[in-house]
Amino acid sequence: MNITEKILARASGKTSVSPDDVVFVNVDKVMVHDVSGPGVMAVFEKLRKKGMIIDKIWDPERVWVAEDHFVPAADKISAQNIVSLTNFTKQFGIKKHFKYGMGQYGICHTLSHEEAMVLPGEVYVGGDSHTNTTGALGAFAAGLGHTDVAYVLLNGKIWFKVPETLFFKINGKLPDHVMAKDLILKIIGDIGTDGAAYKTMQFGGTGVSEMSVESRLTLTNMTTEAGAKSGIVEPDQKLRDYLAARGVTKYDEVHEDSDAQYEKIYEYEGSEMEPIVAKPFSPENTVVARDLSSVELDKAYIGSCTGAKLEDLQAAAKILKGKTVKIRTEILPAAMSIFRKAMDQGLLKIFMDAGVVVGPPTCGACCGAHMGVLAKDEICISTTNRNFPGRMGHVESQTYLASPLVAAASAVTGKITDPRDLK
Ligand SMILES: CC(C)[C@H](C(=O)O)[C@@H](O)C(=O)O
Ligand code: SF4
Repeated sequence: MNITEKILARASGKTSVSPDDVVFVNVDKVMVHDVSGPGVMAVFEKLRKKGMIIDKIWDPERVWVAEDHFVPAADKISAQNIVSLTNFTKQFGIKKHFKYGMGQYGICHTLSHEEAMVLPGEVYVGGDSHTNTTGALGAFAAGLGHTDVAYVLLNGKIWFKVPETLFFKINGKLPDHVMAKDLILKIIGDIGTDGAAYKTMQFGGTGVSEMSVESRLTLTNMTTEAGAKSGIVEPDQKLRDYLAARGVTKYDEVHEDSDAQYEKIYEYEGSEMEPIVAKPFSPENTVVARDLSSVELDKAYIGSCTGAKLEDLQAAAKILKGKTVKIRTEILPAAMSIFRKAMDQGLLKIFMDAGVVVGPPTCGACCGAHMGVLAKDEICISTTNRNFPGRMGHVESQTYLASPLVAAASAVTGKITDPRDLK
């Protein structure tokens, strides 16, 4: 069995499972946020109207809540949603509620690794499509809809069809001007946005073992954009060190068998990778950044669960040091812990000296919610993960997806720029 099959077998109490088997698994952790939380509450209300008594959930210790999409409250509705969410966690005794404006809050998928909310070998589900991100910690991590999350909250279990696994073998280290973002955009460009529909995308090879945990998280985050059920990387010493730095050393790692099977193996030569950009209006619409050097921009956005981890900010700072941005540029660290490290490392000063606006951790403009959404015809380069029509604002705005290096270099020139071409 491969790692995904082994985790699902263990969680369903079976000695072995195969792709397409339907298993009923015990869930280890569940997450809801300020959009999916109210959605799940609405499901509970519906069930109550049908006469069901819901006065407790399965295990409040295994549930955690993040306020991230509409914080700081964007309008009256989102302000009310935060209040409802707080009542919800109080009612059910959920203690791990990361509140905006209090302590280590941040984007849910960033908290999952920064605060070590999920551990290797676990089955983790969340009310958000990018829950896949956390598979980089060697867990089975998948997003669910409101009804399924409600079911898990009440029963602690859920069914899955065991996915087929596509294995992406990366040979050799990525060059300095290339980031994990370029690699995953290249992969999505190759297989398409339905290329991994209901499958697991597993990443391995020397290119991945050489990669930081944060880079691996960028790969798994965007498996959602290829339609994948989950994304995963096998645990190794780098992951153990990452978790130990967060005070966690006890967990039950799962490793695959030496004769693990995959539906298909794709190979990429890491050293041959180039900066890649996805043009509007799909993450699969990829070209090399240099082919877009005539595209004039209105805005650069460095934020989101995909593109505002510490190393993303460090990459942006490497480019922006001593430079001035030519277009509106925002940098929103993905969590408070990262914001603090960026401050301690002097990155915020570099950004502000370059004329960048630094904002609080939030999903913000990534999903067109607030905090700098785009006007009609505006063109943005963004480190986020989606660029569908209207994703970051007006339905006739345009988003180009790129790595933090490309986004920062483009902020300096005002045009899409390969970091190698920045003078
Ligand atoms: C709002 C939320 C449910 C949504 C998701 O599920 O992914 C958002 O995070 C996104 O990235 O589009
Ligand atoms: S940052 Fe963007 S992609 Fe990530 S959870 Fe928030 S809205 Fe979704």
